[in-house]
Amino acid sequence: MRSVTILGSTGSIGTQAIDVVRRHPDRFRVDALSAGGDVAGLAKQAAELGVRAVAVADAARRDDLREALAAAGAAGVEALAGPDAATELAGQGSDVVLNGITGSVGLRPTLAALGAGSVLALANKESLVVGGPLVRAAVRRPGQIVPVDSEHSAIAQSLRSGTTAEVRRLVVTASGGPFRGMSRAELRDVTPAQALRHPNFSMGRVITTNSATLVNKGLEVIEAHLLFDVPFTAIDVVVHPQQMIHSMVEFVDGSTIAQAGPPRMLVPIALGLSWPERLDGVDVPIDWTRAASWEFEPLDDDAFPAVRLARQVGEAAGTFPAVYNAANEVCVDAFHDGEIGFTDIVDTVAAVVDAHASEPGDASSVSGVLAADAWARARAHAVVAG
Ligand SMILES: NC(=O)C1=CN([C@@H]2O[C@H](COP(=O)(O)OP(=O)(O)OC[C@H]3O[C@@H](n4cnc5c(N)ncnc54)[C@H](OP(=O)(O)O)[C@@H]3O)[C@@H](O)[C@H]2O)C=CC1
Ligand SMILES: CC(=O)[C@@H](O)[C@H](O)COP(=O)(O)O
Ligand SMILES: [Mn+2]
Repeated sequence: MRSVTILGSTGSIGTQAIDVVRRHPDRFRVDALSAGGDVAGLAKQAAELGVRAVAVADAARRDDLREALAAAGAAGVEALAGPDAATELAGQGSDVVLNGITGSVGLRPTLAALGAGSVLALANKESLVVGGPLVRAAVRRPGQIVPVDSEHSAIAQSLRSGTTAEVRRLVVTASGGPFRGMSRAELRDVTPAQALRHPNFSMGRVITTNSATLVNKGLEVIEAHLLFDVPFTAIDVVVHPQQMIHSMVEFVDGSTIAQAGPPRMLVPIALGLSWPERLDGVDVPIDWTRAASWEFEPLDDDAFPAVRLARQVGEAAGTFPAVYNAANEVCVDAFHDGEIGFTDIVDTVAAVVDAHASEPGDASSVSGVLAADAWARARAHAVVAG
C-alpha cells in the first residue's frame, strides 16, 4: 500500500489521479490533497478519500475551507491555507507526491517532495523547467522523479528497451494544437475560445493555451533534456495530430521504440503512482482491428516559433528557462483577458527573454530563480501594457 499526496487535486490531472486511486484501493491510500481556491471541491474529495490533511493556496479561504470540510463531514481533517501550504504537505513524507499544480508556483512543492525522499510523480513540468539544476540536485536517488507528462512517460517507458549508452535521439510528438497548418498571418486573429479547443485532450487553461502556441512543446523539450540528460541537438519534435504515439526513443542500432495508446492521461498518471509496476486495466487499449491512419509532419517553426525559442533558452540555461516560463504565464492570462493577441504571446516572451540577456539572474538558489521569475513577470506586464 503506497501513501499518496496529490497537489492540484481539483484540476484535470488531480481528478484523474483520484480516479486511478479509486479503482485501486488495495494499492493506494491518499494522505493529503491540495488545491488553489476550490474549497468545496477539495472538501468533497477529502471526505470521500478519508485524508489526513488538505491545503489551499489562498490564505483568505482558510475559514471557508474549515466550513466546507465540516459541511462535507470531514471536520477532523487538518486544514492548511496560504502560499506555502502545498509545500508543507509535499514535505510530509508520503511515499508518492503527485505534483499536478499549474505553473512555476509548483517549484517549492517539487523541491519539498524530493527533500523528504518521496517519489515525485511530476506533471508540473514548469517546476523542473524553471528550477532545472536545483531540482536535479535535490534528487536523492535514481528514479525518484517519475514523469507524468504523457510524452515523458512514453520516453521513460521506451527507455526500458536499451541502455543509456544505446540511446541516440528522443522524438517528442506534438499534436500541433487547434491551429495546426495555419500561417502566422492567420494566427493573428484567433480567439481565446478557439485556443481552448485542444484536438485530443481536456486539460487546464494554461496547458491548453500552451498547446495552441506550442509553448507546451517548448517546455517539454527542456523537460526531456533535464529528465533524461540528452542534449538539445538530440531531441526532435514531430507533429502527430492523432497523438496515438506519445513519443519515441531512437537507439544506436537504428531501431525506434514508440509508446502508443489512446490520447488519455490515465496510463501516465497510473505509472506515476505505481512505477515501475503497471496496474491492471488502467485504460482501453488501441483497437487494431479498426482501420486508422496516423500522420506525421514537421513543425512549422515560422508560424510557431515557441519551440525554437525554448531550445535557445534551454541551451542558455541559468535563469533563461524560468524567464521563458514566467513571461508566458503572464501572456496566457493577458491573452485570455483580451489584452493581447495570440501571436503576441510568444512575441512578448521572446522580447522578455531578449531583455534578460542584459540582466541575467542567479540560478544557484531558489530565491534567485524566483527573483528571475518575478523580474520576467514585471517585464512581460510592461510589454503587454505597451
Ligand atoms: N491536464 C493534463 O492532461 C496534463 C497536465 N500537465 C501538467 O500538469 C499540471 C496541471 O495541469 P492541469 O491539471 O491541466 O491544470 P488545472 O488548471 O486543471 O489544475 C490545476 C490545479 O492546481 C491548483 N492550483 C492552482 N493554483 C494553485 C496554487 N497557487 N497553489 C496550489 N495549487 C494551485 C488548482 O486548484 P483550483 O482548482 O482550486 O484552482 C488545480 O487543482 C500543469 O503543470 C500541466 O502542464 C501535463 C500533462 C498533461
Ligand atoms: C497530455 C499531455 O501530455 C499534454 O502535454 C499534451 O500532450 C498536449 O499536447 P500538445 O502540446 O502536443 O498539443
Ligand atoms: Mn505533454
